[in-house]
Formats: sequence, C-alpha cells, structure tokens
Amino acid sequence: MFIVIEGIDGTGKSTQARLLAEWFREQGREVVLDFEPTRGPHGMKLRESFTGGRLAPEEELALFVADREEHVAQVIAPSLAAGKVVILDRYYFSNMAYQGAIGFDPQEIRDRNEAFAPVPDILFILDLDTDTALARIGGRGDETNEFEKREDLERCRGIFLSLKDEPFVRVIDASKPMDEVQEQMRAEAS
Ligand SMILES: Nc1ncnc2c1ncn2[C@@H]1O[C@H](COP(=O)(O)OP(=O)(O)OP(=O)(O)O)[C@@H](O)[C@H]1O
Ligand SMILES: Cc1cn([C@H]2C[C@H](O)[C@@H](COP(=O)(O)O)O2)c(=O)[nH]c1=O
Repeated sequence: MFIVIEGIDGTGKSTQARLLAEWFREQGREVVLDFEPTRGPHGMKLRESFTGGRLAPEEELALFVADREEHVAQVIAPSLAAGKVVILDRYYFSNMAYQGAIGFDPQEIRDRNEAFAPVPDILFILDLDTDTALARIGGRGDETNEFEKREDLERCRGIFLSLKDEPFVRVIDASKPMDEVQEQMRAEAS
C-alpha cells in the first residue's frame, strides 16, 4: 500500500505519518516511512536553500524532480514491490503546490513526475488555514523559512485543494485535535 501525506508547512504531516506508521506496524505490516526532499545529495542541496536563500526556480524544480527520481528508484519502487507499506511525508504533490506557487504550471509538474513516479493509493491532504499553520511552526520553536512565506502558502493550499476530486484523494481537516485527525486517517486506510 502506498500512502502520501501532503499539506502546507505546519499542518501535522510528520506527526500523522509517524502515528500511521505505528498503527500499521502494530498490525504486523512492514512499513517504510520516508519524506521528500530526501537526505540524498539533491535533497540536501535543496534543504540548504530553505534558510540560505532559494535557488533559481528552474534549478529548484530540476533538483526536486531529480531527488524524486532517485527516491522512486532506490526506495519507493523496491519497497512497494516487496509488499511493504510506504508512507511518505511529501511527494510530487508538494512539487505541484510549491513550485506552482512561484509560477510553474502544476499540471506540467504533475505530468513530468508521473512519467516515473507511481500514483499513491491514498493521498491525504491535511488542510489548515495558513495563519494557524504558521502559528504551529512558531509553537514548534522553528523560525519560518524561505518556503514558508504566507502568500506562497496561501497559493500552495489552493493547489493542494484543487486535487480534492481525484479518486485517491482524502482531504482531512487538520484543525481538529491530533487524535481525531489520526482516527479519520486510519479509518480511510483500513
Ligand atoms: N492536530 C493538531 N493540533 C494541534 N497541533 C498540532 C496538530 N498536529 C500537529 N501539531 C503540532 O503542530 C506542529 C507542526 O506539526 P508537524 O511538524 O507534524 O507538521 P508538518 O506538517 O510536518 O510541518 P512541516 O511541513 O513544517 O515539516 C508541531 O508542534 C505539532 O506538535
Ligand atoms: C517535496 C517538495 C517539498 N518542497 C518544499 C516544501 C517545504 O517547505 C520543504 C520541505 O520542508 P519539510 O519541513 O521538510 O516538509 O520543501 C517543495 O517546494 N517542493 C517539493 O517537491
């Protein structure tokens, strides 16, 4: 089973991904819990740009796609082929949202990624208003970074929600308490 969790920064993706992985493991399933950008060479160059200043848009997009090509080849595809549950904290839908928010065509980004990246069985979109999301980032003790500008996050949220009618998409109200969000996700993944 291939599950992806998406949403703007601060919506609770990492929190819910960990809880969902725990639930599958309690059922005896082998789980690969991972995230994008990865900690590979392309992903690390991107992570440096979060605080060091964003790369040129074309280079940024190319690096996210290159990072994902390696991720699919080295982790995602082999894990799915081995019958494991793969849970991702971000995938190519973040590519559509965040690079779409700075001017690229989200559909073109989707087509470019789906040429090599498998579509998930379930895409959970954790939806939350931007102000609350930014407050949670602050509450976590983090400074906001180059990718967390309010206006960009508003556009990201809109692009995520533009996927709401896809058959594999489940939009989750991330303003609810953590346990209620997780309960809804477990019900959808059952
Ligand atoms: N449902 C919730 N209600 C209130 N606080 C929450 C909820 N879910 C997560 N949080 C808190 O909000 C903060 C952000 O959560 P988390 O790091 O899981 O979000 P994220 O979507 O992974 O963020 P990022 O994309 O920036 O990594 C954390 O302090 C977390 O404890
Ligand atoms: C996969 C992917 C991610 N991003 C952005 C979105 C976030 O601001 C950061 C990742 O931060 P996190 O706290 O580790 O979740 O990267 C992007 O712009 N494009 C993508 O394809």
